[in-house]
Amino acid sequence: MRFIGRANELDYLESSYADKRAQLVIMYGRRRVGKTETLAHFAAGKPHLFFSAQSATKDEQLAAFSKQMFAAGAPAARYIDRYPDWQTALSDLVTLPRNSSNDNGRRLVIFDEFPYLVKSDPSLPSVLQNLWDRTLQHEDIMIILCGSAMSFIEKEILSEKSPLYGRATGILKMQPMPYWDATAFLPDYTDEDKTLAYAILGGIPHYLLQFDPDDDLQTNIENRILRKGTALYSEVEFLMHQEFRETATYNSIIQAVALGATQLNDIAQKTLLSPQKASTYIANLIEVGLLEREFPANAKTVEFSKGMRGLYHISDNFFRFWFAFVFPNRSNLEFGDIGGVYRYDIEPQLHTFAASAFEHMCADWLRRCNAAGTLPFHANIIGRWWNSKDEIDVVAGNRDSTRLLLGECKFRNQPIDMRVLQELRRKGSQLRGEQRWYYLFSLNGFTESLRNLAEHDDSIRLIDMKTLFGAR
Ligand SMILES: Nc1ncnc2c1ncn2[C@@H]1O[C@H](COP(=O)(O)OP(=O)(O)OP(=O)(O)O)[C@@H](O)[C@H]1O
Repeated sequence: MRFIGRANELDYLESSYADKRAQLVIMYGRRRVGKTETLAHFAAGKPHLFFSAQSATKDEQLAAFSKQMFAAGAPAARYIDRYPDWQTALSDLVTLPRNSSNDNGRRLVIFDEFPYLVKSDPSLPSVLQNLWDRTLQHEDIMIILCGSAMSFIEKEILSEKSPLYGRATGILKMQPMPYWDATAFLPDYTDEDKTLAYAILGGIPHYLLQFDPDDDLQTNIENRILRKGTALYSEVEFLMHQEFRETATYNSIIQAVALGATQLNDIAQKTLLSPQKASTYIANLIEVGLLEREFPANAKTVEFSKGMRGLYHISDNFFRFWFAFVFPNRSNLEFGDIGGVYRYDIEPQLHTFAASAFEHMCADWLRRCNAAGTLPFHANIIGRWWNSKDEIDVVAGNRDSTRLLLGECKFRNQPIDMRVLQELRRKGSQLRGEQRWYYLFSLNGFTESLRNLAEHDDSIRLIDMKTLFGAR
């Protein structure tokens, strides 16, 4: 299997590794996002100890860790077969052989699924903190603590009350891959199908790997999502059971959001929960990276206005797809009516379904251009704007709100015409910004009159699929 993307994460890890000071890096992110694979890729070619914790008792974990330490060169003689506790085990990290090819003789130690270790021995963070303060912070060592239990890491490791608070030299929260890396899993797809696949699977490598790059999109949807017994068919239920106890309630909340409930009261009404209860469940879904709350950019200052009520969305593309098309069709799918569900439910709605993922892709494209310095100005904020009547797919503004970029994204069969530009100008007149640019993103190109206009007017930029997937 080819390793794809993750350039920023690897850059970050390499620069920590090259740093002269001791490093304690906390890495976390939702399940399946690619933490282990990225760490393995980073560690390859460097002497290292990679300990993948299991859900087990403290004694079992210590036994497994001791075995790896002794095999890696820690002196076993002092202990009969294993370390008696984490204090002695971690004290011995400094006895591991150094990396002789590296200037600073760095030792690299990775604890994958660290929360499992703390669960079986809650004193571990304070043991590590003590050792760090006394000895480890003066050693040539890089320790990475990795975990997928997001709430655990955020509450127990990174919060002020945690003994490890303030000791971490770096925190890396792994996000799903951006579309340009995610679609590299399906290199021979057309740009349109890449977009559809990204709208369905998102940037989670484990999901992207389920599709066969040699099969077309329809075959992949039918055989790898809609077919009972496949990993993706049962993934949502599997993950929900792993993360939550009251899965039925969580399911009903996500389904309510999938069906268009975007405000707390709507969600509470649809799920028959009190708003207080609903908001607790929603907070947990946000914590595990399944829901998000989006705020509109502010019309006056082009900042996100937290004061306004945000809208809830399903942040994970695959969960959106599953709740939109698999969950409501479960009884048909259980009877093997895959072709029917595809033809009558999915195919006619797929482009509409993909429209919001397409908007996110366009915003990410702008963010990448912004980082590369290829936008007409440096944007301080890039997001969506809406009020009670109008909505703009993507807006970007500079710090003092003098420059404004307004964008419209159309994932549909007709080319974008002049009316779309006129409508964008009208909606944009409600936002501040002396100098304005109009960015039109289109699946199927632009009418000739619009192309002629854009040729002579630098404030109008036409972005087609080739640009979105190619040049910045
Ligand atoms: N950058 C990548 N390129 C190619 N394949 C990848 C990449 N990242 C992850 N994968 C693959 O995706 C799958 C999930 O990745 P991985 O196990 O690293 O995720 P994780 O975040 O550690 O998951 P979990 O928290 O569920 O253990 C694996 O099959 C892995 O090989």
